[in-house]
Amino acid sequence: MKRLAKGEAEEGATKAMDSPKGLAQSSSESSSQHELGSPVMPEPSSPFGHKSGYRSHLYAAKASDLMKSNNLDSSPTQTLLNVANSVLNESIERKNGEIPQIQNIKMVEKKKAEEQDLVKLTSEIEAKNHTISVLTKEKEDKDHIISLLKKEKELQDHIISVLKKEKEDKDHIISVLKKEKEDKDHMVSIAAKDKEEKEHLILKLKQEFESMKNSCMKQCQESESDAKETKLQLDNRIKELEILLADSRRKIEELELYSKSKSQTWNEKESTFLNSISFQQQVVQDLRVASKSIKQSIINTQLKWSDEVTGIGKQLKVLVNAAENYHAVLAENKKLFNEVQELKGNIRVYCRIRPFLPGENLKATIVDYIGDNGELLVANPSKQVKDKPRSFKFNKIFGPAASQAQVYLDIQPFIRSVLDGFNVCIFAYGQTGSGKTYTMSGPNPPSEEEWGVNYRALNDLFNISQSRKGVNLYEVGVQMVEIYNEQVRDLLSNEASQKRYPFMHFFLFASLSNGLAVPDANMLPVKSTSDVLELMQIGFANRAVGATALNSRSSRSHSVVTVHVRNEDLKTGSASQGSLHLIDLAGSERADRSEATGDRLKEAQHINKSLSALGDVIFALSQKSAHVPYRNSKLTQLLQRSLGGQAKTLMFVQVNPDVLSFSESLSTLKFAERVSGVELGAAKSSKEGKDVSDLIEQVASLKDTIARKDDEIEQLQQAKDTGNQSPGTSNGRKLGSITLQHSSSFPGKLSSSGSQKSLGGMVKRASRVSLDTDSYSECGEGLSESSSHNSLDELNQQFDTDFSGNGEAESDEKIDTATDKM
Ligand SMILES: Nc1ncnc2c1ncn2[C@@H]1O[C@H](COP(=O)(O)OP(=O)(O)OP(=O)(O)O)[C@@H](O)[C@H]1O
Repeated sequence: MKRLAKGEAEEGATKAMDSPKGLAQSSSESSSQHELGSPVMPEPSSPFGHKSGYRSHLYAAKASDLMKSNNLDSSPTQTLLNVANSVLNESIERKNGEIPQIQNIKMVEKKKAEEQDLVKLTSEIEAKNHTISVLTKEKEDKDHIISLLKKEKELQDHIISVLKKEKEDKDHIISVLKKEKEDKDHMVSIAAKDKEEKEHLILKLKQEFESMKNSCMKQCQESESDAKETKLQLDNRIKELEILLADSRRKIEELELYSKSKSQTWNEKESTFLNSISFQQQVVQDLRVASKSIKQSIINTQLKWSDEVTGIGKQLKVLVNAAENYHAVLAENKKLFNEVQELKGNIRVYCRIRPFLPGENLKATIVDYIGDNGELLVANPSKQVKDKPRSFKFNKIFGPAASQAQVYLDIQPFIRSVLDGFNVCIFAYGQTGSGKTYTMSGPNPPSEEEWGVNYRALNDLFNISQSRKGVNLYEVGVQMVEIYNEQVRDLLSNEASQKRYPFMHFFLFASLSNGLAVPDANMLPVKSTSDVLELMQIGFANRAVGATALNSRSSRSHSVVTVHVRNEDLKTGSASQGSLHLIDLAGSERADRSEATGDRLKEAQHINKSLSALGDVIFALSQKSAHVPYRNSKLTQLLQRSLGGQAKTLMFVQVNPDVLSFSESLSTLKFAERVSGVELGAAKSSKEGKDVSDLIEQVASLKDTIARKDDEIEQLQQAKDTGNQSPGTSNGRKLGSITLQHSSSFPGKLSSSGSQKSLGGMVKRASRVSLDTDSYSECGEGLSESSSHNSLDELNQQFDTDFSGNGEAESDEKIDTATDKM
């Protein structure tokens, strides 16, 4: 072994010397030996370096040491290789330096021997390598076994943990079982206790049972004795009952006998009943026959009656036809009557009864009856002994329920005749608060539904003029004046109306201004209903209004809205002019009832005076007097054309139905009755041919000028008599007082050719209006206290002096008497 190791080392060293590959191999082996943990040896440097000699010596020494120690088997491969190398190097060095050329053959042989040693060494090394690889594999196997063991250990750990858990579960189950056992023990103890109690109870029950048994026995004995007693009693009772049974059997026999006799009687009665039923059936049959005959006779009678009814129906139809004819005839009569009136020129009187206002006594109405044909019955309901109702007849009566539209419908033809050149005058007359303003204008401000005659009339005129646009040319102008304290005032003279209607427009209507009743008042053109509404609002705002005890917003003046319509026929060139006066008179009132004092009293006196003058004129007209006193008041002067001319005049007589106003209402109605009798003569249209109207226009213009001159002279005369005129105001407003046109100068016809002349006249008039401004209060000064009481009553009294009385009572009735005699 020693030798083999020595030989191998030598062989290895030789091999390494022969082939560098062998060296490399041995170096790689040495590195692998490093890895196996062999002692690290200093790596030899190149065998040809300067240190190599020294190292060769070292290795040779080491190799000899190794060989000497005979420990080659246990030396590592690297060491062996190193040793071999060193030996080789040493031998080479030796050979290079010391051995001469001659000894080369020996050296080669030696070298061969060394190579063989090296081969041996190499095979040893391979064998060692093989051993190492086997060992490595073994080690891997061991590692694998170790890992398997580890796994097994883990498995065992897991099994141990599972077993531990199982053990815990078992412990838990054991504890639960223990608890259960405890519980059971407890239950057993309870059951034992219960058992004891029950045993005790059973004992007790047994005792009770014993006692019960004893008592039952006792009771049984008692019951037996009772039963015996009862049995005895029952036996006795049975005996008694048997006796009773025998008795009842006997009685049954008796009853049977009795019932037999009774049934015999019933049978007899039944036969009698059946007899009577058959008799009654007979009677019923007789009755049926009789009813049939009665029915027949009824049917006959019905037929007869229906024949009679149809006969009556026919007669009724005839009557209805007759009635219809009668109504037609009546309407025809009415129409004829109207025509006659138109021909005669009677003033039409329409009576309107105001509805009760809130706060008035609804039951105490003075109106007894309103007929279809204008009949009206009034009576005083407050009198103890009722008078015979006083009857009146007018052209038309509008009851309290009549609407504004219904009222207008009846006067529409009247108003439309203005477009054909007629002059129409509509005035409302009546006591304060009787509804004059409501009828003429409506409430303030009015809704379209409540429009009074003024608005509806103008609206209607516009509508018609629009519909006749291509055929006729219409110009419409409006004047609004009021007569306040006997002064005529222009209601459209203030700034607002002037601004809205500049003077230039006014010239277009110059042709209308001739022959005006109030030529000084502004006449403003209107082209639409909205113009009219605006103007009216201005006018009404300027009107004198004040509160009295009888009406919270009483008109203190007579208002006159005049609508002038000039119509030119576009085909023929003929022209006509119509005018419509819409007059809302101030309310007639008794000074005592209105409780007026101071200014109000003065206003009332003037109102009553002018109404009295109106009465005078009506009276004169009804009497067909030669002289009619138009000039007694501004009102009559203004109405002169309508009352005395060829105008169509209509008066609304307004009545307050309240019993408190009975006397005033009665005198109003009497006055209206008189008015309805006034004949004015047939109304005439102003329609004329063009030439004629031109001439008439010129004449009218001249007459107008003369009349104005007369007026001026008269005014100057008056001014001279009364001294300087003093300015006055009313309700804090300043309005122009203006003069009225004398009636004689009114021509009633105009033509456009006259416009140039009248233009100058108008400008003059306009300046005169400004001169006379604020002079309206003069009239009041001339009135004496006595003359200021010249109310409607006094007017009636005046009539009374001319006509004999009819025996009515004093005071209130005095008025009635006077009016009756008018
Ligand atoms: N037909 C009517 N329907 C409803 N209310 C009416 C009617 N007539 C009058 N009235 C109401 O009665 C009140 C008095 O009416 P209005 O002022 O018209 O009387 P008047 O006769 O003009 O009075 P005055 O002469 O004092 O001015 C008003 O409140 C008015 O609205």
